[in-house]
Amino acid sequence: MHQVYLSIGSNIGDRQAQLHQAITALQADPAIEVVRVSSIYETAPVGGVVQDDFYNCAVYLRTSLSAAELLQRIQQIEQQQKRRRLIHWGPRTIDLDILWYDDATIKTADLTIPHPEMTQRAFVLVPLKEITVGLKQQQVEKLIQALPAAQRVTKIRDEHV
Ligand SMILES: Nc1ncnc2c1ncn2[C@@H]1O[C@H](COP(=O)(O)OP(=O)(O)OP(=O)(O)O)[C@@H](O)[C@H]1O
Ligand SMILES: Nc1nc2c(c(=O)[nH]1)N=C(CO)CN2
Repeated sequence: MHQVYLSIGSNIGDRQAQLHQAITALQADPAIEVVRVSSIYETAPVGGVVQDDFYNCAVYLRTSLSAAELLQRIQQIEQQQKRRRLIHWGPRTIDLDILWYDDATIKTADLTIPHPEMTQRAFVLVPLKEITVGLKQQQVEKLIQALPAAQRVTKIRDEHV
């Protein structure tokens, strides 16, 4: 079994329902065991596109899927939730990003792991800190302390599997 951390975000429609629907879809997959879900945070959009605030959370799961198979699965979930890619880093009903897959470093045309933007994103790191322990949590804490500027991240709801 592989140990995987995901970041999930939504800023279109009922954002909490969108996050919940994506997590439910992960739990429904027999090859995926969702072990821990962070609280939900309301977060200011990062990346320069003027858009509504996001809801973000982080998920720790175990899976027998390969990284490429997991990517396919999360893209199916995004399609089921009618994600439309119109503007890069623009609004989306749902977005699932693979942050870590075991301690692997992966670089293919479709997949880069660890996620290349995660170290710059409080909306990723703050939820991730909640669901990591030990050395991983210390690593995340250091990344949070090193973030360049204050990014608004406000806990709105505890969420635990
Ligand atoms: N670690 C990863 N997790 C998810 N998708 C990835 C990853 N690495 C590369 N990709 C690729 O990124 C492509 C674009 O993904 P997407 O449109 O969701 O980007 P984004 O979420 O808007 O931006 P960002 O990836 O910076 O958060 C996907 O089709 C996928 O092939
Ligand atoms: N607050 C916030 N900002 C973002 C997000 C996100 O999930 N939350 N996702 C992006 C592209 O993946 C770009 N900017």
